[in-house]
Amino acid sequence: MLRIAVPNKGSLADSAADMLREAGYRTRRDPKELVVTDDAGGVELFYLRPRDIAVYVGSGTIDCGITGRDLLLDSGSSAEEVMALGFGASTFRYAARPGTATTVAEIAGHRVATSYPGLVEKHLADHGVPADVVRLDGAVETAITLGVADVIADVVETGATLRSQGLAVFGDPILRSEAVLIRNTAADPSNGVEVLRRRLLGVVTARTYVMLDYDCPADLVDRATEITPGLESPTISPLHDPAWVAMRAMVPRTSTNRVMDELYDLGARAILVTDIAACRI
Ligand SMILES: Nc1ncnc2c1ncn2[C@@H]1O[C@H](COP(=O)(O)OP(=O)(O)OP(=O)(O)O)[C@@H](O)[C@H]1O
Ligand SMILES: O=P(O)(O)OC[C@H]1O[C@H](OP(=O)(O)OP(=O)(O)O)[C@H](O)[C@@H]1O
Ligand SMILES: [Mg+2]
Repeated sequence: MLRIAVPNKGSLADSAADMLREAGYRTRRDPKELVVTDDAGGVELFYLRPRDIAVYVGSGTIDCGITGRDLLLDSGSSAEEVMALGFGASTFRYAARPGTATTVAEIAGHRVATSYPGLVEKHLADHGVPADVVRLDGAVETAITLGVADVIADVVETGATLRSQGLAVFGDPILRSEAVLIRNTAADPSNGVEVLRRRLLGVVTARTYVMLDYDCPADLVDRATEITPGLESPTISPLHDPAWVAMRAMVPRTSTNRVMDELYDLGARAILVTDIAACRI
């Protein structure tokens, strides 16, 4: 049975549970449940702290898991990223009071507070910047106000927390993170992780694309195909009126309205959009 580590709380927990549920797995109903066995799905879910997930997966006691890319890299675990899951997006950045530093090089000699010391020490070393890293568990923005650090390195999503403390980001992002599926590199490939990957990819794709159906004048099929190439190629079906055909293609959700406008301008009509509930690509 495939052993999967799932975030038990924090920013990634709800979305990870939603995704596993959409992928057809049984998830916990009660937050007090720590392990859930899904016999039909052939998996055992272990609810763990997101920070610990890469450690368990790297050690091989658990085959794979869902965590943040930043947490994976911070842990130094040998677990590898299998795929990005399209939620929990954030950047990992340096920030300080305006006037403290504007580049990574200017961090030299300062104290940097973070709850991701592995990530930050490596980044500073890669850039040849000598600085003291102060390891804190959370609320690192306050470290500057309280005088234990001059610079922080932390997760930034909206930037509201930084602004509330009078801090501003500087330098390039250390990392762009999102939730990822990770696996133990030595795990037996026949243990079901490929089925999990395909199911999760199905959820990501179903969320990323919509299905577009429309009627198209038969002499405009080539031009319509350029607008909606689909994944392989659009489906074209005959209509009773030989001057028209029905066309069907998957379209990235974010370009739905632009594509509909282009098709309408071309002469397509009866343009319909539907959500994709699930898919295997
Ligand atoms: N606004 C956010 N705050 C914190 N982490 C976020 C945010 N948005 C996305 N994430 C991602 O969530 C993961 C951190 O989750 P984790 O549960 O460890 O911390 P948390 O959400 O801050 O929870 P807590 O601090 O309450 O334990 C990281 O991968 C991080 O990039
Ligand atoms: O850019 P924003 O949208 O403001 O989000 C980022 C903030 O949210 C998280 O803190 P959290 O609330 O989890 O508290 P913590 O620092 O104690 O973990 C994170 O550590 C940042 O402080
Ligand atoms: Mg937090």
